Amino acid sequence: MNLVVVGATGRTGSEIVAEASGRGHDVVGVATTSDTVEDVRVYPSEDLPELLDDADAVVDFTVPEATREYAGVIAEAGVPYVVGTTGFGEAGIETLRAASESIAVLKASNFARGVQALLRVVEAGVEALPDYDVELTETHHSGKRDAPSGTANTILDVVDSTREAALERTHGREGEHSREDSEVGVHVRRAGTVRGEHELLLAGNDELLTLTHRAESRRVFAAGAVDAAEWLTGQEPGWYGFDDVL
Ligand SMILES: NC(=O)C1=CN([C@@H]2O[C@H](COP(=O)(O)OP(=O)(O)OC[C@H]3O[C@@H](n4cnc5c(N)ncnc54)[C@H](OP(=O)(O)O)[C@@H]3O)[C@@H](O)[C@H]2O)C=CC1
Ligand SMILES: O=C(O)C1=N[C@H](C(=O)O)C[C@H](O)C1
Repeated sequence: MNLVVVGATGRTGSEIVAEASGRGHDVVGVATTSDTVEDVRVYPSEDLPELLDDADAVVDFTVPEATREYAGVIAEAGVPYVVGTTGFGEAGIETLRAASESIAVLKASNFARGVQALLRVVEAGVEALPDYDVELTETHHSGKRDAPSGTANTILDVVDSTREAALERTHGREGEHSREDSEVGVHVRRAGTVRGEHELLLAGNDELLTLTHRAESRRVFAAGAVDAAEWLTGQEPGWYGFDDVL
């Protein structure tokens, strides 16, 4: 497969370049400026339209502004598009949804297989404990831009859809702030080089249940993203998630 990795010089993109090259794919990278990663050539972003001529899939781990900028040109070129970037507002999601009318778009906030399993366990736990308090804590490296993480928002969406009523997301607490039954506390930590930890706490009836996923290296995201790209090349235009691949 000819694969274009946008964000190839980044923390995660560089792991994706290594993973895809290791599997024997022909990889080119794109970043804001030209570079080399793992002996793979990285082109400046203005070269993207030309690189798409020969591409079988694009994998994007950048920033929401870049994804929004490139989605149109990737859709025009008709190339399947795997999006790992997080932190989109509504307009960003709309741009990707529009692209999915003409190409296959697979967007996931977390390409670790364990997180897909966690989402199923969260659904089961919240369903089994309908009156318990719910609090979410996520921890990431100090370089992360968006908060809460994309995965945290996905977990909270699963909690909301399982409870059939959206809980009010309370971001940290300060001063006089007693807990309401209608809220879910969301706690964000940024420190060091933490690859990504998510913990959902369910508490009530004199007991605690904690559901935790911990990524130990970025290789887990890279493997999932390349699995997704390999799977997406055979798909019809539309909107897909990582659970479709597994
Ligand atoms: N879904 C998942 O499983 C995961 C998602 N992520 C998400 O991936 C994203 C990237 O994270 P991370 O790797 O830590 O970020 P980094 O800051 O390490 O890397 C960002 C990359 O994007 C490139 N980039 C930035 N702006 C542009 C642009 N306008 N055009 C082209 N390239 C651009 C940078 O290139 P340059 O340096 O040249 O500017 C760099 O290569 C985040 O949104 C993060 O949340 C991260 C891990 C797992
Ligand atoms: O920025 C990161 O590093 C990560 N971002 C994703 C997110 O926002 O959920 C996935 C993973 O936790 C690592």
